[in-house]
Amino acid sequence: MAASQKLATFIMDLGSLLIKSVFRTKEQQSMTKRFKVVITDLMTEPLDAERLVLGEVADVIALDAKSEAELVGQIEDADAVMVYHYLTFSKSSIDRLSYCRVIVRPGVGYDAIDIAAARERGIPVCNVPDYGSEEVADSAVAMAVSLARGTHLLCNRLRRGVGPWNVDQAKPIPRLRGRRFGIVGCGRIGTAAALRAKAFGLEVAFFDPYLPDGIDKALGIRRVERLDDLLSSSHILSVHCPLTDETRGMIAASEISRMPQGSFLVNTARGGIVDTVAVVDALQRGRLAGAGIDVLEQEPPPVDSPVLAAWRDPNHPAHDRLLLNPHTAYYCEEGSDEFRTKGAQEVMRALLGQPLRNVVN
Ligand SMILES: NC(=O)C1=CN([C@@H]2O[C@H](COP(=O)(O)OP(=O)(O)OC[C@H]3O[C@@H](n4cnc5c(N)ncnc54)[C@H](O)[C@@H]3O)[C@@H](O)[C@H]2O)C=CC1
Ligand SMILES: O=C(O)C(=O)CO
Repeated sequence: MAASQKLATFIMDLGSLLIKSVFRTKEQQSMTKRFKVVITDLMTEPLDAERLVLGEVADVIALDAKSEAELVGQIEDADAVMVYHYLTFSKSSIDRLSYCRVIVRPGVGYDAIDIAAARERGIPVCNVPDYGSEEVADSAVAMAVSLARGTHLLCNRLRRGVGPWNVDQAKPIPRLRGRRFGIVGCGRIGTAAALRAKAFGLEVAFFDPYLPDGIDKALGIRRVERLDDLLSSSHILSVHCPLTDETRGMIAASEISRMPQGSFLVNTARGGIVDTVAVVDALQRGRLAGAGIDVLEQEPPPVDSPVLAAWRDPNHPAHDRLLLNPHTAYYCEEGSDEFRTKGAQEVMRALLGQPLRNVVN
């Protein structure tokens, strides 16, 4: 080949190389840099799920922060942030993110994240809506049945050696079958709870203003148009709506006072929806016969929390009628792996510039 031809080929190759590097896909560009992903809370170190999904392209740092102040200096250069429900992720944290492509909440409820502030900054917030509806429904119905059948109460009574062996005639337990199980918010978890309650022979009704017509018929359950109608007719009320401006404080003293005397209340949704001080008060006065609480307004609760005091003190009138769990209704090993993996996969999509699956803002 003549020298001039060689030179022409060389120039053409160089040109095509230049064009290729300038017009690389976002995906190709992304693969050349190592990203920083910060898990803000809950984890002391990234688990296998995050490492498996993200390890090749990102350094995953787990902070286990107990307050937002601990995030200062740690998140500013993050390419993605994963926020669990133990931490509020407010505008002040969001405004510190300089490069962040996504905020992922590896779970259902994203009430602790200021999604409006993220929207203003153009940062998508994504949740994982589909990892554990059945476990939460299992936990809610298990609490309701345990309270209504007296299992919890009788177990405590026996442990303390109070009352007769066998039935205490002074404290009759009404039949469960045929009683009304009322659901506030009949989405994924509410529906799973409805199916379980039906299997116990309970008559199920729900209040959910946002569901289209026909769900009631498809599930063979009753729809009520007003929360009041559900409150006044439910022997067991189970809360399954998200915490929003509209639902904050939705079940307080006046709502509880409209429930039938001796009914049961279960909350596995969010603490901010139900006023737990009013619940303890209603248990004390016998208005409520039992309450199953998985979530509190503040988690972990302060040491002087009235609900903790009632639950700890065997002499407190509400003690035997209160089932308290540490926000674990969702938990099972498989589900944990699922929300971590799905959360990390959403982060990966953002890092690669691919379409996101569950943007909530
Ligand atoms: N304790 C735990 O471990 C867990 C708690 N949760 C909580 O459960 C909530 C529900 O989860 P999913 O059923 O998966 O959500 P979902 O989005 O499938 O269903 C929520 C339903 O609530 C309804 N809703 C909204 N506002 C309402 C209102 N003002 N009154 C009545 N209904 C209303 C919606 O229309 C929707 O049908 C989550 O937002 C989360 O806070 C979720 C997972 C685990
Ligand atoms: O997924 C949720 O919303 C939970 O509360 C558990 O993290």
